[in-house]
Amino acid sequence: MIAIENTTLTFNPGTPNENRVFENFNLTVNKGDFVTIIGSNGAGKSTLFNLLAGTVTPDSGRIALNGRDVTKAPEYTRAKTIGRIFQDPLAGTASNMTLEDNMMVCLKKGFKGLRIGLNRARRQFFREQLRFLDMGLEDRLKDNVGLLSGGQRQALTLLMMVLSRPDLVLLDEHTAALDPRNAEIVLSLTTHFVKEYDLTTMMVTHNMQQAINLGNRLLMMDAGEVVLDIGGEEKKNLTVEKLVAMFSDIRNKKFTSDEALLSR
Ligand SMILES: Nc1ncnc2c1ncn2[C@@H]1O[C@H](COP(=O)(O)OP(=O)(O)OP(=O)(O)O)[C@@H](O)[C@H]1O
Repeated sequence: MIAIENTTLTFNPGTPNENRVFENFNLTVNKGDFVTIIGSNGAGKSTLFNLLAGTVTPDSGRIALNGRDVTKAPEYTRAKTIGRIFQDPLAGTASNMTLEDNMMVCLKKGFKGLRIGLNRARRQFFREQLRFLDMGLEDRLKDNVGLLSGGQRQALTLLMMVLSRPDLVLLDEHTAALDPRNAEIVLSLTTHFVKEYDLTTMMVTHNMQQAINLGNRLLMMDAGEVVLDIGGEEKKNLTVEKLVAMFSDIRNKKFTSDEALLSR
């Protein structure tokens, strides 16, 4: 379970640019939840992920992953149990390393410190995993990842993240930079892996329909607050129009996320 308790975060404190993004922020995510997150511009979605990943440290409050207090834990220690995928398809893999070496790095992470080597059986395992992506990558184990397309790289990043068996998956608009066909492929792989490996997942998207269709819980954020938290039957019956109207009712203002409104 993920718990963020009474957390406050201020950027540039004590300067003219002081910006309190979160004030006594609380959020609990249950094991196995697939939470989609939408929100207006500057709502704090990426900063929420940065707090969870340890990229930023809160002024006060507590962050716990599976019962462990990680509030002060540095990013590199949390990275062992958190899988994060960014919008940039080049960010999750090393261009100048082969597919098999990239995959090995993540497999080692999944074995949590045990010494394992790259042998015939592992190569066969990688081939089988890659075959599932249905992109012909199973025959390219020795190719440098820099030779792959953006869609192939993002699919590989996703697969590698799964190999590391993370306790928490953070998807930060991970299909936004892909063309529609590749975005669809990567999304469908995402839903497959989340279900197959029961991954606790949080996904930021600007595509409101996507946020409605995927996952078991939807959060809408605005100005550092969760203004809507919808699950179960209510989520199944949502529409983009209903969401936008609910937001306006609660906040007494128009929903402002240019990308979200354009992607309807
Ligand atoms: N490193 C930083 N230093 C100073 N301010 C920051 C930093 N990171 C984020 N902020 C500020 O925190 C607020 C929330 O930003 P954040 O990027 O989390 O929003 P978001 O919901 O992801 O927005 P968008 O949908 O526009 O990407 C904004 O006011 C932003 O300017």
